[in-house]
Amino acid sequence: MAPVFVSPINVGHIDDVQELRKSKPTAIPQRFIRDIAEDPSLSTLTPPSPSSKPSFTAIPVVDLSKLTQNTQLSKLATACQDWGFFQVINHGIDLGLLERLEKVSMDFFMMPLEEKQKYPMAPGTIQGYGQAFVFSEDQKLDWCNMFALGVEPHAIRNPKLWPTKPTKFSETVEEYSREIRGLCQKLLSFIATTLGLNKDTFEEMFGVAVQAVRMNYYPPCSRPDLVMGLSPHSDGSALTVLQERKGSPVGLQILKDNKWVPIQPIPDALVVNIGDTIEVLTNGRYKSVEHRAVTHKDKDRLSIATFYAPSYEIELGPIPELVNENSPCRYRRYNHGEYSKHYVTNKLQGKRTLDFAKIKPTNSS
Ligand SMILES: COC(=O)C(/C=C/C1=C(C)CCCC1(C)C)=C/O[C@H]1C=C(C)C(=O)O1
Ligand SMILES: O=C(O)CCC(=O)C(=O)O
Ligand SMILES: [Fe+2]
Repeated sequence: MAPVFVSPINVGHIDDVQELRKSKPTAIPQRFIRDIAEDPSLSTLTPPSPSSKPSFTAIPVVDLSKLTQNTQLSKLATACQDWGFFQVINHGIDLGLLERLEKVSMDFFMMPLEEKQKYPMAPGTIQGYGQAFVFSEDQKLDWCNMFALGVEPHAIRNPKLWPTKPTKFSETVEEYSREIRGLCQKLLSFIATTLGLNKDTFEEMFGVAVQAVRMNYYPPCSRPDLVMGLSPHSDGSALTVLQERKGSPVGLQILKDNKWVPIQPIPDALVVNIGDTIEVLTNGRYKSVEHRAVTHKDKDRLSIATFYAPSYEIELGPIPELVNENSPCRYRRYNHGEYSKHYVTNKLQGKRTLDFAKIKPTNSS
């Protein structure tokens, strides 16, 4: 008899949100409905403006073409220290390529379900098409379809998950990933400079960096106030680069001063955020910031996240130059492969995943 694959975990039935929307349900299924305390509509830092148009907070904008100038470098330092998020303009990546990636991604999500299910995300894994970070039957679901691929090094790829349709999908992802890798390397060298470190510090430490891409497709939802597009989390990466499809509604929110703040993307810019790995390496000077995505009543939204992280082989902890009397060591040393395993085997839960590395303060300190 052919072996039957039995998943070790039971995640229950996961509705595909695009199909759910097509079936025009009279009510949102319970598994998507969040606690009142998590109400996605409770979000703005600033009170609604008199015109009742939503007001957006502008995260810092960094001009990559001017990052050799001190004023831009100090802007980058402030962005990393006070926000954990910034938008990069003049990033040097061909806008035609960004547009082509948006097109193949949308074409992918618009294919019939049977075609997308040729690349399934197995329960408890995070590559392929489906919902990542679901580990139990009673876990709430996000109003999002995802397609994720490990890109570099090739050892993390699952070739069976690289789609043959839409044509050009895989080659466009390859071309895009090469460009984004270069951008991450440049940004990390400037970030090292803002910390008074040698510009090659991160590059030399990371070995062959791990890189993954995830496309997040959020269909419209008749009750955006009840559901979550993507649960609150910080990224486990060193840096994440987020591309938002042109014309998409605002969906990304970051937790700033304990309030959810919506982020308005600048056309053609890329949103960059500090991941848990940089938080640890900088001993908490540059922190990963909790963020989430909300949905829109009438409009769909596509975002494409690239996660850039050290090799699974490396051991890491706070960089000695960033530990001193005023900034005592806050994180232990660990192997990044172990952190990755911990990250991908736990549900998204704000910044809780980073407890893995935190040194608990003792009563006397
Ligand atoms: C919300 O964050 C993520 O989904 C995520 C996942 C990345 C990955 C894949 C989609 C495919 C396989 C590799 C990898 C785990 C990188 C974030 O990436 C971070 C999390 C860790 C840990 C990391 O190294 O990058
Ligand atoms: O869709 C978004 O804006 C957020 C995506 C994100 O945070 C992620 O993929 O990790
Ligand atoms: Fe994220």
